[in-house]
Amino acid sequence: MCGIAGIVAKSNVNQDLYDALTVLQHRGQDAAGIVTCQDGRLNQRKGNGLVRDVFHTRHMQRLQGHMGIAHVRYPTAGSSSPALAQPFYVNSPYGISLAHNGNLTNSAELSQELFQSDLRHLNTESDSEVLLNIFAHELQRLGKLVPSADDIFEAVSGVHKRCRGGYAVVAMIANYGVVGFRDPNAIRPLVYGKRETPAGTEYMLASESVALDALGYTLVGDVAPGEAVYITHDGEFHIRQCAEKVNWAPCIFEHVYFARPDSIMDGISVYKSRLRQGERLAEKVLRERPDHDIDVIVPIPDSSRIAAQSMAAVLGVKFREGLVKNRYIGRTFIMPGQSARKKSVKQKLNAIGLEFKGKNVMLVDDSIVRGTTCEQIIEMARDAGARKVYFASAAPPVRFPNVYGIDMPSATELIAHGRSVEEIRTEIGADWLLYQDLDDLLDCSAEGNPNISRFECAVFNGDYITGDVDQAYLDQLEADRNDSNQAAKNASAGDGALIGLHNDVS
Ligand SMILES: O=P(O)(O)OC[C@H]1O[C@H](OP(=O)(O)OP(=O)(O)O)[C@H](O)[C@@H]1O
Ligand SMILES: NC(=O)CC[C@H](N)C(=O)O
Ligand SMILES: [Mg+2]
Repeated sequence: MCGIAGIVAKSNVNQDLYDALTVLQHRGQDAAGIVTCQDGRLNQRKGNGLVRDVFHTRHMQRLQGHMGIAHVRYPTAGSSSPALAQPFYVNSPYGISLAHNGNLTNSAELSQELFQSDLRHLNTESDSEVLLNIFAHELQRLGKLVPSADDIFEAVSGVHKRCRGGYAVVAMIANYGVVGFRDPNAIRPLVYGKRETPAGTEYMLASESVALDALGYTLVGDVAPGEAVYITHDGEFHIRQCAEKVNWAPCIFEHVYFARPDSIMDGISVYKSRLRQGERLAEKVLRERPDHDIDVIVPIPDSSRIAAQSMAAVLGVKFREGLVKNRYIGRTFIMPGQSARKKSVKQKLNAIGLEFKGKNVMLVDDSIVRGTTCEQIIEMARDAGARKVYFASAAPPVRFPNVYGIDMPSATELIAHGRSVEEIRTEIGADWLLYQDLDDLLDCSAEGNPNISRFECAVFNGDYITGDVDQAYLDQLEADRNDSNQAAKNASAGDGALIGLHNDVS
């Protein structure tokens, strides 16, 4: 998952974009980038690392301009090389930079088309660079010296006709404005808001509403599936539906893990979804073991805290923060490579012995994906003297790869793939393993917005909503992006010496 933001304001946007990225940091820890536009010139800074490490004062001072876009990256295509950090830039037509959250499922075919028919050069293996070039080509085809809002929307329609997969995008057209759009299934999130100033109205697009809140923007709404928003550099606001067929089916995993709980996505409060997830888990406990002997419920920080609290409240069982999180360690799941993920669980979490000693402990996590976290935490709970260690997951078993922007490319790396719940329980060493049912999970989110009746949930049921994902695609994805392959790619990507074009590395 990546985080994106775009602002058209009445004064410099550098600090606001930086602040937006820090609020979206949980969506990507690998690389960060900002591009601003000042008098037709684009200023850019991007590189590997956390937001606070990529941008120093000297970079911020150079990022002048009243409009700009920004990105934090969690790779799902190519390597972690700084050359794949976003935003990407292409000079023709007009000078366009683009930041993308999601993953294209037809990126290989599009790369061929771009080379053979559109006569465009791709410099990396990034699907986002493909997306940028498709958008640029569709805009160039119109042959306008000065693009109108109609032209920009027509180019977005062209993108929808050619691209498949998940994409939430912000793009900036030098001199003209910022455009934001979402794929026809609205798999990846994108909201927009505004802020009134004495100089006029300012607009902002972001992956999550929490970024708008932090900057004092008022949430206006979600960009609808297939819809595009275009804000000209002088603050004219345009919005239009650009896809022929749409279906509002956002990714359910945002509500389970990715999004911050204080975000409202597609009209649904992530916080309330997680509260409901905990309630449903409690109901399942009561159905499966009405005479359960749980002494204490302990969340695995951070993402499971809310569900664990409501679960404990419904069960009338003590809720205790028995695991303390090191606040300086980021998210484990989105780290590249299994050895880094494994190491970070122990650096990140430590048990408070007295909450475990002699007790039957129910550990709660939002999800179990590779099993990295739960295996180590169960062991930690036993070492701390727990009598019995039970485990509940607020999401159902993750059995299928994700192809829309979450880096779960390899079925065989998923602990639940091809295993029954009982086999998983044995594998992770729990005395009892409880998974949320998929219908319950979906209800927890649907309750927040009755207009959304479908969610993208292929990781749980293998039903890929774009209809173009077959076994051959999944086999290729697994071959390209399994952990050992990625490690090799990242090793050969270099430490920053191999840098993309247009990158200010000083
Ligand atoms: O089964 P796994 O492969 O370990 O993946 C699942 C775990 O990873 C995530 O935590 P993470 O540390 O990334 O983030 P968090 O602090 O937001 O919980 C998630 O919340 C689970 O704890
Ligand atoms: N997680 C994402 O949204 C990734 C965006 C893009 N596919 C990349 O790898 O950079
Ligand atoms: Mg976690």
